Amino acid sequence: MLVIGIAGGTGCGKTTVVNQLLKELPEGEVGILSQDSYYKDTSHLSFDERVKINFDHPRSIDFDLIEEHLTELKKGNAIDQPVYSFVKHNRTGDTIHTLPRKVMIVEGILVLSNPELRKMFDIKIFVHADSDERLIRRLRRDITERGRDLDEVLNRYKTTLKPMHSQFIEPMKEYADIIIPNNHYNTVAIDIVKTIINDKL
Ligand SMILES: Nc1ncnc2c1ncn2[C@@H]1O[C@H](COP(=O)(O)OP(=O)(O)O)[C@@H](O)[C@H]1O
Ligand SMILES: O=c1ccn([C@@H]2O[C@H](COP(=O)(O)O)[C@@H](O)[C@H]2O)c(=O)[nH]1
Repeated sequence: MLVIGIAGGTGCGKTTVVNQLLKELPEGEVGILSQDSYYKDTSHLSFDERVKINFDHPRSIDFDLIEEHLTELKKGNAIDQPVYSFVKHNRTGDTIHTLPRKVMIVEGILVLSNPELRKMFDIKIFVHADSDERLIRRLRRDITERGRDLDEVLNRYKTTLKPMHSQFIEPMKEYADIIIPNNHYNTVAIDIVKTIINDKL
């Protein structure tokens, strides 16, 4: 199994890059683990308490469960990936049955920040977009898809997203094998990564 870690700040285009790769690679050969599925269970907290969580700090992620699931997949066993609701800020209780594939992509803002998980990646990719571009994308997406309003996104950006990005995400570029510039749609970079994956299939 080839394991690829894809990190980068919120709104840089990780999900878009992964979807482009999925579209162009042979069906059934590539599987995805999304870091978003592994936000810690917050059922013991009220909604008002959950809103106050710093979701951009590594402690908000259940890295042990990601590693456990990736280890099982590497052994050839299927896993049940939790489904997360950004509207409720909690796991929904549903799961996605995820089968082992020749290529497994692990995608999320902080997937390169955890040393043990990082060691499990054969290829490490960092998707870069400038912070103003990412903020614009995040505003659009969170308002249309995640039920947020302008003030909420801007306030979260200032208090947590920006400082956490500088502390835990941007420095991870140092570990990347490939950095994809993604201020604009980058079909050349997608083609290069696709070729590398196809070579290993
Ligand atoms: N290169 C790009 N140019 C313009 N918009 C983009 C680009 N890549 C992604 N987007 C848009 O930005 C938003 C965030 O992209 P997404 O892939 O969800 O980012 P991430 O998973 O890194 O948070 C989405 O609405 C997506 O359509
Ligand atoms: O309950 C939650 C959990 C996370 N977030 C925000 O999501 C982004 C990470 O997702 P991307 O798709 O990579 O943007 C992170 O910056 C968290 O702030 C949330 O809003 N609510």
